[in-house]
Amino acid sequence: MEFIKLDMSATVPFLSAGAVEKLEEKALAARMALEDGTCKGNDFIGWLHLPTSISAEFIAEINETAKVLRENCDTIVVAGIGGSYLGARAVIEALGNSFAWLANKGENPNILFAGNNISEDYLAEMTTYLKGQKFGVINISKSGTTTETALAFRLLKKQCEEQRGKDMARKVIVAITDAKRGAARTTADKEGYKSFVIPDNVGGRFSVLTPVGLLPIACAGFDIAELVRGAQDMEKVTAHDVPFAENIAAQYAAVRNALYQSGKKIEILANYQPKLHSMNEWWKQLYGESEGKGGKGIFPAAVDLTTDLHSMGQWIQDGERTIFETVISVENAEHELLFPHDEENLDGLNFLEGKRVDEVNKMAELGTRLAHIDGGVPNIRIIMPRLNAYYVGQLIYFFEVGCGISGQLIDVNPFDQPGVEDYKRNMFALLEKPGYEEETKAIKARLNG
Ligand SMILES: O=P(O)(O)OC[C@H]1O[C@H](O)[C@H](O)[C@@H](O)[C@@H]1O
Repeated sequence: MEFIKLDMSATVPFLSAGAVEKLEEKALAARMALEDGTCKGNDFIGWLHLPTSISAEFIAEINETAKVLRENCDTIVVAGIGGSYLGARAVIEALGNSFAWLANKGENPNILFAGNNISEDYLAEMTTYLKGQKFGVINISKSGTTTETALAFRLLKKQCEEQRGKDMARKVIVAITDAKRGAARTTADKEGYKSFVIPDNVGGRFSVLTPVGLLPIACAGFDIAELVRGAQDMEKVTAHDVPFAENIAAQYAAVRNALYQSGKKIEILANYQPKLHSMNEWWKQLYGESEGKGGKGIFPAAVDLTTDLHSMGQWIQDGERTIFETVISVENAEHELLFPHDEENLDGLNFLEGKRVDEVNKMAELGTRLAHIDGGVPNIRIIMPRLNAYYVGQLIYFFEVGCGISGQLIDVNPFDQPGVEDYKRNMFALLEKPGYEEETKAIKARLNG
């Protein structure tokens, strides 16, 4: 069994002696507080033992539902936002062929995402596209009341029923929501949709290994059992009784906090595989919503490399020295492509002849790492043997438990997100939502000076 590895050696020159060691005990105590449920936000730590609690029967049930959708749909729209969206997208893109949506030979349905914005153009273009499609919908919302998702679902439900008939719509619409509360639950029960429950004690951003992520991923044709197996194995090697020297989640939490305390306020997650772009986005929510509160928190930023070396590279190399970089480094490519010989050598690239493209990518990665270190950017490496379901499962759980520990080191409740309500309150007041009369009056007075 191989595991993803953590290399923190390139943070050492930037930290005072013993800075990480000083946090070692605290990180292990934080890991223990997750285990015994004494941490802040302890009503939301259901994700901690989630991987090992997933049974083969449960995976079979999800695969069975995915089969119904796959057999009856050429397109599946996943409606959701934040934690009800980012994980599924991250995994589907990480494991998929970059051009599957263009070259689709009908083996797998196309997966589209909606309910993650309120753009009229986006929704209009999507509903127009769907007119020619045999589509189904997975409606995902923990609260069941999120405006962006509810708005998209209302449109999609109506279109699906009109296009495919009520009976078929009932077959190809699935809800993933709270067991009892929220409009998504009420609709699912009334219409008789197949539904899955998001456990109460699992917050949205920690929910990718529940049906929230697993069903869309299975619909896309990927092996969720392997994904879960990876997470299960990572659960074991980041457990509360694994010593610091072997516990990469505790190490990651400790080193990023040591860097934060030394003035590095921004963590840039970097990848050298465009397929990991949405994994960056998932990670940003996980760490941003967990840690950014009470005037504190490492700002999670992300880049795709080498792409962004040609846009953000200058800043990273030479801008304000308040950043550190965490690189997801994939050791082995899934394909083999060699540089061909060119008789004329007009581009001067014959010196690369016969080399794998991945070898050039690796040299770009190493060269960048050294340049950034020289430029004053501490570097953490997360090394993945390859980009497959098993290691993606490991990566997800590693980041989750790292986050649960790290938020405690920053001394916040990592499992709430009170700040997210403020924009919603203003939006509802501006839209004159019933029940918001006082807020509407106040916001209008404010805008009218
Ligand atoms: O799943 P839902 O209840 O629809 O929530 C979707 C998302 O929106 C909220 O505003 C929260 O900030 C997120 O943590 C959550 O993942």
